[in-house]
Amino acid sequence: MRLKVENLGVNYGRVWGVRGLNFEAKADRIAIVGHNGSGKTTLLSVLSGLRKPTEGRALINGWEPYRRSDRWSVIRYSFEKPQFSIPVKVSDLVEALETNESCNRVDELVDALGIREFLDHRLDGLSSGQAQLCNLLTALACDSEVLILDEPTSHLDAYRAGLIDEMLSKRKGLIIATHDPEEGEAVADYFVILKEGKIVWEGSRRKLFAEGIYEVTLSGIDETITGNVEVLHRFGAIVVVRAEEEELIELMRSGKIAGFKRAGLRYAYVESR
Ligand SMILES: Nc1ncnc2c1ncn2[C@@H]1O[C@H](COP(=O)(O)OP(=O)(O)OP(=O)(O)O)[C@@H](O)[C@H]1O
Repeated sequence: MRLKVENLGVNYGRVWGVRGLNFEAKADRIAIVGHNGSGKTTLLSVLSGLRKPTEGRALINGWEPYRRSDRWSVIRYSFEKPQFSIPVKVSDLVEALETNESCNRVDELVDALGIREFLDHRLDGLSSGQAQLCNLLTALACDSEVLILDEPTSHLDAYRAGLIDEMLSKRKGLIIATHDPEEGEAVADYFVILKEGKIVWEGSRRKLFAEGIYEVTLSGIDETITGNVEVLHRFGAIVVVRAEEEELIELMRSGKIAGFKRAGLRYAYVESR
């Protein structure tokens, strides 16, 4: 997928949701990451064709989605707060998908996502997580050249969120917005970090993990890191550090730290705060 964003701006009256966005990415899966209110949903609403930019333009595979009347045959999107107001059962939705020619593996996904447990429930009475699973069932089962998902796993438990991320990591033409660094890293091969409607970092997976920065998990919550290690940020037992790998291996051998990995989005995110 080729995504090109040129001087893109969207305003809501006096407030700009995003402004002056420029980037070009060629990737199968792009993650738009950012703090609350940074403009992720605004950008996705343009990319899904729901909103025209106030200025500039966005092109997916060479076309502007908001100018294309047949975009629904190409783009499938799902927003964070799925709301089903129709009084039909989950089983009716499943049946409709099973008879739709562009959808497949519906039965298999109903089992994998745990939807079979609430097939008899009405769509307008589902919990947030159940509604999100139904939304994801449609997104995952049915073909589309481009799939746009806004915070796809925000209401799901860790196991189901992991299952979804595993499926998404095999998908092509995916654009996902998330504020979860773990999810972004699990799924995407290109990252755009937004802050207050502007891009503060963008680049490939390779670039993201290139810095000599690590995320360390302490063995105990009261543990402190000693030695030749510079602590950059601390989040409870997770600490972002600059260090030589050998030094961290030593700390692991001594039992002070439980493990470490190259820091990616968490570091880029914190640096852009
Ligand atoms: N309909 C609207 N009317 C006025 N301002 C809006 C509207 N929608 C978004 N905004 C503003 O635009 C900015 C970007 O909002 P947006 O929803 O795109 O952020 P986000 O990154 O998706 O946030 P979150 O992670 O909290 O969902 C925010 O300052 C928000 O208050």
